[in-house]
Amino acid sequence: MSKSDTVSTQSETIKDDKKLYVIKIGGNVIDNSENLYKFLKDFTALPGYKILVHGGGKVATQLSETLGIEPKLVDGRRITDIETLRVVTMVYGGLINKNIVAQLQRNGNNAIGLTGADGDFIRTKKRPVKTIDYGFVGDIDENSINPQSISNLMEARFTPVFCAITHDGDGQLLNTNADTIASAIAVALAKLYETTLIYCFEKKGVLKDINDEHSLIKDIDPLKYEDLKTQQIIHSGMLPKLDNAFTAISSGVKAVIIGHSDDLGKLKHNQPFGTRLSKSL
Ligand SMILES: Nc1ncnc2c1ncn2[C@@H]1O[C@H](COP(=O)(O)OP(=O)(O)O)[C@@H](O)[C@H]1O
Ligand SMILES: CC(=O)N[C@@H](CCC(=O)OP(=O)(O)O)C(=O)O
Repeated sequence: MSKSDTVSTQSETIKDDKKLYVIKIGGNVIDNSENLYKFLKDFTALPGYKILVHGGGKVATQLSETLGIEPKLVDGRRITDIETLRVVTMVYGGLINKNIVAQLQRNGNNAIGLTGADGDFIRTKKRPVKTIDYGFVGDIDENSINPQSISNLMEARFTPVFCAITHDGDGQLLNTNADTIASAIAVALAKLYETTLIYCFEKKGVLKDINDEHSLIKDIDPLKYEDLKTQQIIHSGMLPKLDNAFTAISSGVKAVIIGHSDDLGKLKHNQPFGTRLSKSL
């Protein structure tokens, strides 16, 4: 396709030179400074528009324990009482976000660190209490993200770095899973950019045997996903990650990859890595 060609999705028209990478970095990479700095260098070297999303669940759990606040997680989601909300705001919005931004600035990448409250970029709704009260946890819906405002920031040559803190528009900060934020940002921005979503973590991708890095599953479609779940090859944190990934691929995002943070550099050289999702094989 030539530079002037366009592809149409939904009601918008996307120029093919508007490629965007939305990249989420996992908690175990954030916790390892060597891996994190390598990843941030490779992230800086990637051409095109980029958005980085991070959580830092592992660091939040460690700090909670140090402060004598018992961490509670249900199906990978943190029960966020008022004390825990203070911890995650400090850890995600402060310590981790500002450290990542400073490293990116050192690399020559003009990063700007954000919670969802900054610029009203991500507005969520406090999760209703059903069988479990998750506390100050915010759920994203189809109106949570305004793609144009995030686009304006990128067109001004800033690289947005979002942490896992959002707000309800009524003065309340909320804790939102970072995998879900990455997927929702990718879906919203797919209206304006040809968008690829990449989940980087500490393994080669989705593995047949979690202890064998050579057992990479290169492609997964919804049918194979069901099969892998039944066989319990996929479990714990990988389940919500894949659910978010499939939501993205079926909502206008061009490609979704789940892979090792050390392999991000391969993207620049068009070398395949990790597990690639498809709507159907
Ligand atoms: N089949 C699988 N392949 C790879 N990882 C898996 C698999 N099944 C479960 N996992 C687990 O999922 C985890 C990734 O999910 P999570 O911890 O939520 O990611 P992140 O670090 O990005 O926040 C891995 O560390 C691994 O323990
Ligand atoms: C509501 C909820 O569970 N929020 C997550 C946000 C951080 C996150 O997603 O961090 P990782 O990417 O490191 O897992 C939490 O506090 O653990």
